[in-house]
Amino acid sequence: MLELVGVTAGYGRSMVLHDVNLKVTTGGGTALMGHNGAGKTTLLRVAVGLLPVRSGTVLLDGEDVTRLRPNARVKRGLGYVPQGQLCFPQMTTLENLQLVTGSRTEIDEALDTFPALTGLLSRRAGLLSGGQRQQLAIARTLLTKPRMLILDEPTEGIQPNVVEDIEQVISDLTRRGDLSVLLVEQHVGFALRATSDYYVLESGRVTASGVGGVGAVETVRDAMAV
Ligand SMILES: Nc1ncnc2c1ncn2[C@@H]1O[C@H](COP(=O)(O)OP(=O)(O)OP(=O)(O)O)[C@@H](O)[C@H]1O
Repeated sequence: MLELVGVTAGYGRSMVLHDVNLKVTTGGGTALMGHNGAGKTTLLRVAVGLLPVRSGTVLLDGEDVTRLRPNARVKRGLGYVPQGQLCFPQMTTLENLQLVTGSRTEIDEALDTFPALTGLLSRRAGLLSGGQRQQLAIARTLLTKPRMLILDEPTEGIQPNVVEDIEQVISDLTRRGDLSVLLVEQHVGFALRATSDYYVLESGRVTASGVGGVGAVETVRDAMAV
């Protein structure tokens, strides 16, 4: 479980997040939505430990991790997939996965969730499509066995015809009982289908939150239109 309590944070003297409260529990997944520049990535950077808070607290499974570095948070079960389908382009798909574990059994287990990658293990990651690279980035993070997974706009820059593959992967992940998922996503319909509750962030403040599902699409769109 991840919890932000009264978090204010930003860059230099300019604060981007203002007194943000957010809770991500196991089961169902939580979507974080908001316009460009609302502060979503900044919030994730605070959660991961890449950006210090000005005030407030970050809790991971009830433990105060506010002052812990990112690697210490990873050791406590935090997994982060940043924007941009990051991987090592000169290395093969398999080599990218082997950066996390040498166990072929673990890699094969992880690939169960990503059938699109199984036939591409010897292909250089730089030659994969954006959608395949995104799946590789998620698979690699899952190999660290996180209990809390944070995904920053996983469908951004993905060709529309393969967005569905990514959506399927994420929907499967949010339905796993052993994983909490925080999903930052611009596609409101998909984000609400894939998760069970949501937050809307505007100008660094939570302006709406609640139980998600497709029934919440209009509420979220209204909240984002303000
Ligand atoms: N490294 C930085 N230094 C200074 N300001 C920054 C930095 N990164 C982001 N910002 C500013 O913080 C604000 C929030 O940016 P952030 O990237 O968190 O928003 P976002 O909701 O993730 O937007 P997007 O959907 O475009 O990724 C913006 O005004 C942005 O210009």
